[in-house]
Amino acid sequence: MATAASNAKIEIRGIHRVFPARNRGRGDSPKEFVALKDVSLQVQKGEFLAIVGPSGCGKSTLLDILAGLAKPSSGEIFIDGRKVTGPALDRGIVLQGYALFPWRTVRQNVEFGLEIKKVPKGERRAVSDRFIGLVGLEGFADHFPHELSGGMKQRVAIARALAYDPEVLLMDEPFAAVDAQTRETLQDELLRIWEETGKTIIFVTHSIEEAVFLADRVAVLGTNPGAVKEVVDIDLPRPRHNSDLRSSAEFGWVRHKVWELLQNREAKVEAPRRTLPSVADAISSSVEL
Ligand SMILES: Nc1ncnc2c1ncn2[C@@H]1O[C@H](COP(=O)(O)OP(=O)(O)OP(=O)(O)O)[C@@H](O)[C@H]1O
Repeated sequence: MATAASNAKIEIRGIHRVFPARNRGRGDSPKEFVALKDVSLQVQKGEFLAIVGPSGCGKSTLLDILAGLAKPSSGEIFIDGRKVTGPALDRGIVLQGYALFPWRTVRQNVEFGLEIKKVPKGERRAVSDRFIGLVGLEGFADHFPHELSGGMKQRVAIARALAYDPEVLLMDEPFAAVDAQTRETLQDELLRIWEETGKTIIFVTHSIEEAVFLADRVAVLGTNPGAVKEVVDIDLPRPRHNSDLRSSAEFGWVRHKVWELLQNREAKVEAPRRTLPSVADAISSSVEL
């Protein structure tokens, strides 16, 4: 039986994912489309890894495989040395578009995983109170999803994923559908929760700024086939939430470096800290992919 090669919390080893090509059999067109090619990454316990890359480079496919919702064509993933073979409660998943149960209240949504784990009712209530509070939704426990704003629904999804205490959180563009101000608030809250709970987080985003603000490391994926181009260490100070880090020159440089990698330019690893990027480049690097 395959075993993990490291003691990383998450070990992604040589993941390939191919899909049948749509135009299969016509002329010389290839029969297969390679969505992910030889993707290997290790994530340490308590680490925050962000994944960025152009549309179609396989970010969601990789997250689905990590979640156990899809299988790789080859390669393996280990969590705590155990091979991932399907979905499990050791991983909390926050996907795009909320995916709350519309017939359940906020509290019932948050308690869902606890019900599956057969946690007694009184205990469930205490846990849901804690996480509803943690995401700032006190007073909304008995509301249904249709009575909430997009940002509030997203907070419920985060509380639901956290409530059953998974050690790993997998988040796919969780803040994509909210306005810019709410997004910054949710980023701050996620960092606060992460520091409080010590989870290991893999976070997919189109926003370079979001990735740099949140993560310890940013994995930059290239496309066609989807593969890891480089993993960038984000050596910016913490705690970052409720700070003015986003407007610092240091932050601008790191963001610019990731942007250059995505533009297929060689990253300036030793960027001079006191010189700012050109206005055009700085604006480009803040744009979503
Ligand atoms: N079930 C499928 N069948 C065929 N092709 C698929 C399937 N799922 C994904 N793909 C293809 O695999 C590639 C990667 O898709 P994926 O959704 O993982 O990309 P992504 O990086 O998450 O994109 P985006 O940033 O736009 O969400 C795309 O070219 C997509 O068309």
